Amino acid sequence: MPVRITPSILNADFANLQAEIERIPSADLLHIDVMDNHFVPNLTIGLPVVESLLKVTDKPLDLHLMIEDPDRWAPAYAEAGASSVSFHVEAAKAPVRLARELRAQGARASLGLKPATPIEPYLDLLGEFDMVLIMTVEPGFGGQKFLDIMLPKIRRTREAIKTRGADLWIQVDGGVSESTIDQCIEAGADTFVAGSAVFSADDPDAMVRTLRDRAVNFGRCC
Ligand SMILES: O=C(CO)[C@H](O)[C@H](O)COP(=O)(O)O
Repeated sequence: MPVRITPSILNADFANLQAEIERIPSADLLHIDVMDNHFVPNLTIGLPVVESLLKVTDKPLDLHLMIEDPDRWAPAYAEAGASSVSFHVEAAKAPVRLARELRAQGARASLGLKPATPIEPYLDLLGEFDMVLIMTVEPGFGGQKFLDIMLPKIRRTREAIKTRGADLWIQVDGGVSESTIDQCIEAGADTFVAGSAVFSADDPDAMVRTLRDRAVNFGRCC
């Protein structure tokens, strides 16, 4: 199973984002956390910064919208050139319509779930999406402890994808590090967001490679 490491810039130096991104050439995608201080109790960046980032990197941008009213705002990120757009099912009014709109714009559509939100009500909608983002911390802040009680949800999502013969990535977001990535891949995740683990490392790019090697090797052996 191919694995992808998507460093979150939430823990990067926001005054020097271009330089921060250039420190992680091994990243598969760049994970951009958009927070509106309504859906989550934190405020980060929005469309103008994303548009600026798109001008200074060739890496695919993996947008994670932790905002109210994604039905209104998500298409603007796809239009700007985001490679994937995750929106939260807890906030979307018409998730299927929005996923179709994002796909029609050429972006991968991704369904985000907070820790307390079960996957079961959405299993029949999986064909409308390219990725499921399973939060393994309460959304809002980097540097939190990985919630291992989310592992069964990852497992059930992988089983449902297999049963349906669907082709979706499963992204885990929150507390992913050298000590938690094995559990995530064992449960069936293939796409890993890592913020503080990468940006607090002395060598962020080496950490990206370490995380990928761990995931690849664990996937091979176990
Ligand atoms: O979505 C997020 C928080 O809401 C972040 O992407 C996530 O927490 C990454 O940071 P860390 O790896 O430090 O947990």
